[in-house]
Amino acid sequence: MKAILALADGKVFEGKAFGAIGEVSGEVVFNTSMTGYQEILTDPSYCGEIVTMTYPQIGNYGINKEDVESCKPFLSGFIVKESCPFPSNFRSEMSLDAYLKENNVVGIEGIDTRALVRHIRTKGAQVGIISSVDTDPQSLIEKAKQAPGLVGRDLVKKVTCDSAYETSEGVWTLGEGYADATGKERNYKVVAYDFGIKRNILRNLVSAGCDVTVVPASTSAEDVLVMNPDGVFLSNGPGDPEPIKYAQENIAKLLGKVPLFGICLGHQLMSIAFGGKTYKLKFGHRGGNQPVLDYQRQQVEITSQNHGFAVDSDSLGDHVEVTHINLNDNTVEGVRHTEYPAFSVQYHPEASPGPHDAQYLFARFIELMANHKN
Ligand SMILES: NC(=O)CC[C@H](N)C(=O)O
Repeated sequence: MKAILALADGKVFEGKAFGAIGEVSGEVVFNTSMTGYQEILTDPSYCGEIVTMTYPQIGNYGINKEDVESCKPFLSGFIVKESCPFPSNFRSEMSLDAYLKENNVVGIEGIDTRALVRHIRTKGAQVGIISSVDTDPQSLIEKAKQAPGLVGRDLVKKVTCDSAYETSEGVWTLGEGYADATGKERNYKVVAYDFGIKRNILRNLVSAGCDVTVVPASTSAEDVLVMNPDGVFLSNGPGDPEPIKYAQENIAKLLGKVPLFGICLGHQLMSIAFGGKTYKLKFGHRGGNQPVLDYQRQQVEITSQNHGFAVDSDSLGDHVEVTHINLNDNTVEGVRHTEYPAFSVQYHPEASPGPHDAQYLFARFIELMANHKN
């Protein structure tokens, strides 16, 4: 069955429908990871985005019940060159196509993804529409022009949890599965703000010795402080950090009272709470091989990333230090407050998918909480 991808600037790609049949719009972005499509599909930070995989064949090792990063896919649509209909892996339970159908994710395959990515790199990420129900290019271009982008929208409210919950699931190991920390002594009480949190962040916190309670994004700073945490974690999440005023205000109130650690959207919100500003990148960083320099250790780490906005280094005041930079484009990858215990990174130390080079950051959070306790 025919499907069309139309971009707001008039560029059109014709391919084949895959996954659910339908019509979806969103900002068209690309991810350069070769594997990890299941984690990418279920990362809530992709809400509002149509993700293109640059690796040419996706779905080779199928889908399993374990490798999900949230309860379901939150992205708007999925684009691949070729989806593999014959997955082969001992953990595979179904094909990618069947999974997308089951979760109502509209996809397109068989387009020249290399040409699409080069177009986005030159022209910038923009709104697009995938349709297998309307195949008139002109009508789709018009609809893409009308569809909303990411800027100025609060997408966090679409993905955050409804009520607080606790978790004791630790990290996964081959042959063992996910560790169960129930009943095990965990010395640090952490409240984690859910702006669209990935499960592997929670698992890393649990395995590092944190007793974690996840709270909805709108939870007030006062309600968090009543829980008497040793530290507060600010999660990743979708879209533009600028309109999420309630979170910025709560973070500003927590600063100095309790150690803070933020990842991705959490990093952007923390930087705004520090008085800084964010801006939209031309086409973002999404993939598993972004080189980052950690000034503190004087080491380069290869990182997993997924973001379309970034913190403006010139906007940060004297009390904020840039701790990490991206070696591809020198953008800010981490900050820390010089007076209060608070730090954050733009990338994903929990990987999932991606390299584990940055796992030391969970230990850094534990150390910060330990120092603050004493
Ligand atoms: N992974 C994330 O938290 C993404 C942060 C933000 N939505 C961005 O695109 O920049």
